[in-house]
Amino acid sequence: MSSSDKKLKDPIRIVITGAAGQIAYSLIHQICSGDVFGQDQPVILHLLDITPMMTVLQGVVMEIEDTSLPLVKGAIPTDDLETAFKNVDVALFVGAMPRKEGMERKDLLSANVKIFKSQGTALDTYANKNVKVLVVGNPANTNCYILAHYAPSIPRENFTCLTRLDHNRAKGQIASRLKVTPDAVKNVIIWGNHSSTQFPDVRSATVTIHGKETPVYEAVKDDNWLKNDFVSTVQKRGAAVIAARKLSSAMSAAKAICDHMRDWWHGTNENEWVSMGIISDGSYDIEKGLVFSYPIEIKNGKLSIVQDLKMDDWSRELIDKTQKELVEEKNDALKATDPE
Ligand SMILES: NC(=O)C1=CN([C@@H]2O[C@H](COP(=O)(O)OP(=O)(O)OC[C@H]3O[C@@H](n4cnc5c(N)ncnc54)[C@H](O)[C@@H]3O)[C@@H](O)[C@H]2O)C=CC1
Ligand SMILES: O=C(O)CCC(=O)C(=O)O
Repeated sequence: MSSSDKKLKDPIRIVITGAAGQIAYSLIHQICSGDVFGQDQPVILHLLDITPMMTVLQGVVMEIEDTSLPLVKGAIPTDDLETAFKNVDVALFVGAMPRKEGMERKDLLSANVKIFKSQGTALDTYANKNVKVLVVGNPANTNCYILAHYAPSIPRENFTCLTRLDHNRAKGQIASRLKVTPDAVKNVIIWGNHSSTQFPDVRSATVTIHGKETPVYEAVKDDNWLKNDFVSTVQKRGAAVIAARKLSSAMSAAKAICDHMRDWWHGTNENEWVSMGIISDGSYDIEKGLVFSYPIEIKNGKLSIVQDLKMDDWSRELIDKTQKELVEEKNDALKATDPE
């Protein structure tokens, strides 16, 4: 035991599925460095992948050891669901088949929802009941729906899916248009599905230029760009990365996972919100139970949907479109996991 251990909290157990994949390779170091859960928070990693990837995973574990990071109190590579989910406090569901060029994310549905059915059952059986869950593997919202469906003993508010990458992309596009850094832009919203029907909304967003906070619409002064090119660029950014890299986003996805979990763990800034897919409580006339991305504020680990934001006909239409896609995906996924 090193002398600095005295100041540390008890370790938390974090499962990362798809741990031999490309997102995990960018993610693991950020988690181990204390950048997400805090410099006083040791971690024990449960690293799950499929049996043919066990040799690769052994290599990842060697590298974790070689980073020599003091917060790492263990790294357990496994292809066994009980070992993976036993007593975990945080579950990052990254493992799934990624799409190739020309596919939509929902084309992955039948292959990937089966994974989430069996992992949901294992989460329900073995994880801590207060486990914080983030689903990344695509189609992320619907995989999260299936996971929650098969893990009924875990509170509904503990299930989330990743739309923070889209949120960060929206900030990045506005920042680059206004020649500021992305941290100057706040309160963008991603509504709905992590798919090309998502609605990146900057009607309530602001930008700080030379110390003055201004609504994004006033600063950009180009409603046509904000309602058209900006929206479609963010909606299609994942596909653009695949077309260029021949692989899907990984570095930016890992960063977004860290942002999502850091904010959940430590809270959001006053008067600031982030985008997260959560199980809908019916807010903004979204079907209750659907995993839908909303503007979220976080205090003491509790997620709350930002209420009473104005809707106009244009935004309502986009929100209804992404909701419709999610209802269809949910119905297809339920059929694929339980054909009876
Ligand atoms: N929500 C989001 O914003 C984003 C989601 N993604 C999605 O994340 C997922 C992972 O992406 P990458 O790491 O790039 O893919 P990858 O193919 O590099 O890694 C996926 C890993 O998951 C493993 N895996 C497959 N089935 C598994 C199972 N049943 N149990 C455990 N592990 C399993 C694979 O063996 C592989 O090691 C993909 O579905 C991708 O589409 C990617 C970027 C952003
Ligand atoms: O687009 C994909 O299917 C994989 C990566 C992803 O979800 C994204 O980059 O947003």
